Parts: sequence; structure tokens; C-alpha cells
Amino acid sequence: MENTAIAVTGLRKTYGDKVVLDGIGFEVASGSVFSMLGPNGAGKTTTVNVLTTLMKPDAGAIRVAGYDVATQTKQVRSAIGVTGQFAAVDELLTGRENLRMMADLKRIRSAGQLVSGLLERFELAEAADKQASTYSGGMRRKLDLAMTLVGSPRIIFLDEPTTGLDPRSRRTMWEIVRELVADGTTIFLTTQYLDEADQLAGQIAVLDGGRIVAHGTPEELKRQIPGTHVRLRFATLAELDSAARVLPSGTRDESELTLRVPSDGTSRALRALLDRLEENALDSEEFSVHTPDLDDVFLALTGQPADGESAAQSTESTQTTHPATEATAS
Ligand SMILES: Nc1ncnc2c1ncn2[C@@H]1O[C@H](COP(=O)(O)OP(=O)(O)OP(=O)(O)O)[C@@H](O)[C@H]1O
Repeated sequence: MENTAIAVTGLRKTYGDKVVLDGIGFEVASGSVFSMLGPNGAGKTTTVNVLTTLMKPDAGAIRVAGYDVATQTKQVRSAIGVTGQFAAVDELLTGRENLRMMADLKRIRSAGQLVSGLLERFELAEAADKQASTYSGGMRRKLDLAMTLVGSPRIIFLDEPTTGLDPRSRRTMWEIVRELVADGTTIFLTTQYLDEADQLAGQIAVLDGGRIVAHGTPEELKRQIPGTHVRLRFATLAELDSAARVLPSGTRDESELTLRVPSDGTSRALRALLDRLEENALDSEEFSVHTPDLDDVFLALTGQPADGESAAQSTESTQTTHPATEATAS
């Protein structure tokens, strides 16, 4: 198992007559981040529950840390950490006490330094001696992850670890994930933020309709869908027609009055394109460069956006929209 932290074949799980996982298989290399993406209800949490021994599958061979989850439950449990499950935060205890309790459970002696270190690392030092019930949602999540790290598990399952966190806390989490991986820890991450998978994961599996519909590195997934293009919007259909004649590689959308022109997105290519328009006395109302991101991949594969919020954020971040007057001004 040296190089394979998790190996799954033919994993099947049904609830009544509803097939949630229809024989999925994948491998996770030791010391890597593997991210499972999928629309709501796709079966991500069910997968985590099976891999962490909390739920029995109907079929499948599953090894975690080299142990069989069906017959070596105890060994699997001692090799893994799970946020939000084993490491349940006790609201009546302080942050420090919660961490101490976890250290006691794992039979770690003289854990004082370990506990203070974790409180510092998760920016919880100031609130360390306040009851967890007074913590914000983000602070609780951080405490939860800190508790998972007690005992340095080799494989960590993070089920949507940054949902609801502010951007700064999200970045802190990302840094911690990167540090863990650099130290050889394996991370199994489910997330609804595609940029998070893009940032952190070496391999991504997209789960939809009970099956893995795509699997690869973020770059491989992005290459599966149409590439970078420029989107031009015109004021009238006549202008769109003229532009489509001048730029024959473009794809027209009459209802939107747009022309989508493939481009490598370099400033040289963009300048050439604008020159072509100017030579033909054409002016676009809107000019934007669009690079495919994981949201596009997700949409193309599952037919639905990842989630309203992240899809909207991503559109903003990947499209550089300039009013035509600005873009063509020299
Ligand atoms: N105990 C259960 N009994 C019956 N159906 C269940 C049970 N647990 C989950 N399901 C159903 O199985 C499907 C998969 O659920 P799961 O929680 O694994 O999805 P998910 O991908 O984690 O979704 P989300 O992103 O919304 O958390 C859902 O349709 C859910 O309603």
C-alpha cells in the first residue's frame, strides 16, 4: 500500500431502490489531495461514510491505509481522521479543552505544547479558553479540523471543510492542507467550491448519477471542454452579421447578439482581433475573454452549475469585461 492510500473498486450503495453509488472505483496516491466533486445529493458524503467505516456498502472492495474497511475497521479508524464526524466539537468545553480531550482519547501524553501549537496554527489562541458554544461557525470548523490533526493521522477526510468560512479562514485552511500534504498526509476532500479543488487537488473525480463521470488532474478536466475564447456583443443583428463574415471562426448567438471567437487569449491575438474589427468599421458593445475553468467542466459534465454562489463568483473572476469603447481606445 506504500503508494496507494485509498483503493476502491465496484463500490455500490443503495437506499431502498435508490442507487446512490453504482459501482464506483478510484485510487488515491499517498501524500496527495484527491477531491470528489458532484452536485448536491450525488453521494459524496455517502462515499466518505463508507470509506471511514461509518456505513457498510452493498458491494465493493475498499482498502484504506492498506486495510480492508469491511474486516479491519479498527485499523482503518486508527489510521484516519475525519472532520465533523469523529472529532465532534463539545460545545460546553473550551477550544483548549476540546483539543486536550482529543489528545486524551488518542492517549497522547503531555499534550500541552501540541494543543497550544494547534490553537496558534488555527488562529484560535485568543479564544482558546472560551466555551466552544461562543465560537462562530468558522471558528468551530477550524477547531474541528485542529481536533482531527491530533495524533497526526496519515489519511484525512475533509467533507466540505470550508463551507461557510470567510475568505481569509478559507485560505488558512488551504495553507494547512498544503502543509499536511507536504508532510506526506493524504487528503480526501469533498467540496462544493470548484476553485478549492482547482487550488488543492492533484486528482479530481466528478460524481454524477451514481457514477464517476470524469476523473483526472484539474488541467486534464479543463482540456476536455472548449477552450479560451473571446466573446463579442453587438448592438444590432446587422453588425453581428458583418462581424461573423469578418471573423469566420466565430460562433454566433443571435438571441444574445454575440459572437464567440476561439483565441489563445494573448494580448497579440486580442489586438489582432480588435484591429480586424476596426478595419471593417465594426464596434462591439462588449468584449470579454473567457478561459474555461472547473465550473465550465462541471456544467458540461453534469448539466448543472456547481452551486449558485461559486458559479457566479467564477464567472466574474474568469471574464474580463471591458466596454468596447475602452477596449478599442488606443
Ligand atoms: N440514510 C439515508 N436514507 C435514504 N436516503 C439517503 C440517506 N442518506 C443519504 N440519502 C440520499 O442519498 C443521496 C446521496 O446523499 P449524500 O449525502 O451522499 O450526497 P452528497 O453528494 O454528499 O450531497 P450534498 O452535497 O448535498 O451533501 C441523496 O439523494 C440523499 O437524499
